[in-house]
Amino acid sequence: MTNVSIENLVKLYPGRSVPAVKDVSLLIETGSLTALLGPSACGKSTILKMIAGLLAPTSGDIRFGDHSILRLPPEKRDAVMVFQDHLLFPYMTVAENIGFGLKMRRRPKAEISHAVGTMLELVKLDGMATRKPNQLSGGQQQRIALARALILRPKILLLDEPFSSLDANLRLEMQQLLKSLHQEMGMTMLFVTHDQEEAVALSSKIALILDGTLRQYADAATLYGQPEDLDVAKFFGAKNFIPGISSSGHFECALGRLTLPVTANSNGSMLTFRPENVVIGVTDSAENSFHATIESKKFLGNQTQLRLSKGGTTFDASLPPLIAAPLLEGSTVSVHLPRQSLWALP
Ligand SMILES: Nc1ncnc2c1ncn2[C@@H]1O[C@H](COP(=O)(O)OP(=O)(O)OP(=O)(O)O)[C@@H](O)[C@H]1O
Repeated sequence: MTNVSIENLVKLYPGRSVPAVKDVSLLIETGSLTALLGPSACGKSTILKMIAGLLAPTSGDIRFGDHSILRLPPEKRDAVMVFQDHLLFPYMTVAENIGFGLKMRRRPKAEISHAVGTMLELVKLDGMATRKPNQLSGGQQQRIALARALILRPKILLLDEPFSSLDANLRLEMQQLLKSLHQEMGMTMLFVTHDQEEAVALSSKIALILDGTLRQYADAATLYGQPEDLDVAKFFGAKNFIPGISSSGHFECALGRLTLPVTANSNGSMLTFRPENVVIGVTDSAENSFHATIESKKFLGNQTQLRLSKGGTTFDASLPPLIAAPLLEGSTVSVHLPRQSLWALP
């Protein structure tokens, strides 16, 4: 098993003045399930295609272990890609579609048939071997596309928005299937998504790409709680941004002198904390506690959002609706911001 490392990768498409991928370096650990996350047109698919060998980088390197794979043609790379539109062969049966890659590699018939049977079981489609793709649902076709790639047991499986054309329920089911396949097979997988929730639900590590640049590469908890900059924080849905100054473990701002966690930036100039971490009502802690006024209150179904103000600044808190029910607009409440929920952005 080998790590996949992307080193200073750049892609400038012909006729374009700005590279689609700008100096991206990333180490994808063996056996990991990693997400390449970012908004539309940020360069995610371009990175995947360069690993698969469908596009040549302008500069930089891609290594499997110690070896550069840039000179290898796609079929020799041991990197297999699954696309959003599953691209099954319509005239072949399900079994023939799944076994296609092994047939091209001239493996014995008995071996192919055994491997196809195993794959059909793994993607929970046993009994459908003789059907044609047009006799299957969209979700079933995507399972076949996955099985067709997995059967080759590549060093890295590349998935380009594999579930984006499926409806919400089916999408969840396919995410669970991919997660269990990953656990069972221990294969290195890199999947592209623009959906932050999907990235968080599936992957052990997330590489956030914005505008062709790798902005942060970390686990989901770090990206939520300790974003490296304002853009990363905003992409991960951070809401409250309070200007001020950090000094010796504290943050001076309109909300007062707040104690920061020990891991916080010492040169922060913008405080952020998530609305769901704001504690309203009685608290035992004197640290980071103050009074604020409820400016407005909005029922959002599974939560109620409060907009609070103090010292000329406003911030949001979200509470379970039952807890928020007795709180009235215009009233003053005690607020506690747990130290661990605070983060200072540079
Ligand atoms: N063949 C090409 N020639 C020129 N520009 C291209 C080509 N393919 C992609 N681009 C441009 O490169 C940028 C990155 O495209 P890419 O497909 O990698 O983005 P993406 O993050 O995968 O987007 P999406 O989520 O919408 O698929 C975009 O601005 C796109 O228009």
